[in-house]
Amino acid sequence: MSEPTIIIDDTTLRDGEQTAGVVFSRRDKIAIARMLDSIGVQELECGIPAMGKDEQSDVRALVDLGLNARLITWNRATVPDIQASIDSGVTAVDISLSVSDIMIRNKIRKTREWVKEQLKVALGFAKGKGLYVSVGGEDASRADLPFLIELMQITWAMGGDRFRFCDTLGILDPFGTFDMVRALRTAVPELPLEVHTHNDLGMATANAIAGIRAGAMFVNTTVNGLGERAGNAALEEVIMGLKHASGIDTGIDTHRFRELSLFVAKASNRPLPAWKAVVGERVFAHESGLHADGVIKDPRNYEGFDPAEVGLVRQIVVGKHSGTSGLIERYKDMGIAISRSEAMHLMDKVRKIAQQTRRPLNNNQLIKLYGLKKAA
Ligand SMILES: CC(=O)SCCNC(=O)CCNC(=O)[C@H](O)C(C)(C)COP(=O)(O)OP(=O)(O)OC[C@H]1O[C@@H](n2cnc3c(N)ncnc32)[C@H](O)[C@@H]1OP(=O)(O)O
Ligand SMILES: O=C(O)CCC(=O)C(=O)O
Repeated sequence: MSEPTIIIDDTTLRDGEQTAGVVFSRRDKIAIARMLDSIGVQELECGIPAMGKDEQSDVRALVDLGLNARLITWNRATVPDIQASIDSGVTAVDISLSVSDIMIRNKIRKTREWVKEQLKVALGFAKGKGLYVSVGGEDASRADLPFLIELMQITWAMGGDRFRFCDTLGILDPFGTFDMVRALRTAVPELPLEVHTHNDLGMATANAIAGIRAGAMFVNTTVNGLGERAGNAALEEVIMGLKHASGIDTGIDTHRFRELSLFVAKASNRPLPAWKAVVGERVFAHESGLHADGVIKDPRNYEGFDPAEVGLVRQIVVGKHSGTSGLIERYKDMGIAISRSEAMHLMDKVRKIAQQTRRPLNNNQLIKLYGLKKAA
């Protein structure tokens, strides 16, 4: 496992709150920020002071917590936006510019020249105020590569601290992400890169990891993958993916992931699907006979990592697809010892009940079944 070299910039409180309809209370923002800080997330993108006084007070309240994590805010490339961030007490800002021709033409209705000049104005102002600056390339994944390189060179020359490569619409795959990030990294190796990915095609986590493998040092995440439209790369997936698929240890304490996910699910009013990767209630539930048998013999047969690593517990579910090993184990958990032949006799009834109810069997049903069997 490698030394931690990756910085997690979690944007639950910015892009996460941009999920249509989601609003965090100040109390929830504080609790989320504290939890993220306590598990070792190094940076929190925590709001947009340009939105007005309430947002500024929220950001100020987060600053006043004195967390270890660096707090950074999102800003358009304008002096008033950056001034609002300064007034909120942060010392780090993301300065965002639309960088694809489609957005330059059709959204901000300007030109590439304007983008370069506005970058200089905003970055010059921010650096003059002593701020740490990430320059955000909105829609970078659809932008012209030489133009992105030019923007990165300006950023570096003017003392910008990093460049954020955004797959704003989530249109890349991991191979495309790797190629673009690698090309930027090679062209301007002195300027650290940040990757910001979206999940429109279900590839946000994979793309975030691809960006890191290509040389990005910073990665954006949100708890539960909240965020615009289909969301962002999920914190818990990126961390566990890096650890178990890529052999990269971020140093984040993962044991509170389930607790954190449940908290954010409640605060955002976006319930967590039972099958949600890494933190869903049922992602360590085993029903199928051969799987239950395998996992009882050695959990490593059917679990890529220990559920305790993310604050979950293994469950043996008895249902339509069960076999005798799983059934025996469930009874054992309830303090009832049954033999293999007893289990075989019960299996037919188990399948019938599961088929009729279209659900797994609960403890009461299993106890009743056992009682009937004893009485027979
Ligand atoms: C990809 C992302 O997620 S970027 C983050 C986006 N987040 C948000 O929009 C959430 C918070 N936003 C807000 O509260 C508001 O939109 C504000 C305060 C930022 C701006 O509000 P308003 O002034 O009312 O403008 P509105 O919301 O209509 O935004 C459009 C304006 O922003 C401009 N704009 C958009 N992006 C940028 C940018 N990166 N730099 C400078 N100007 C920009 C547009 O060109 C447009 O200006 P125009 O009216 O002169 O054409
Ligand atoms: O920082 C930026 O430029 C925009 C970040 C963002 O939320 C996005 O592009 O999806």
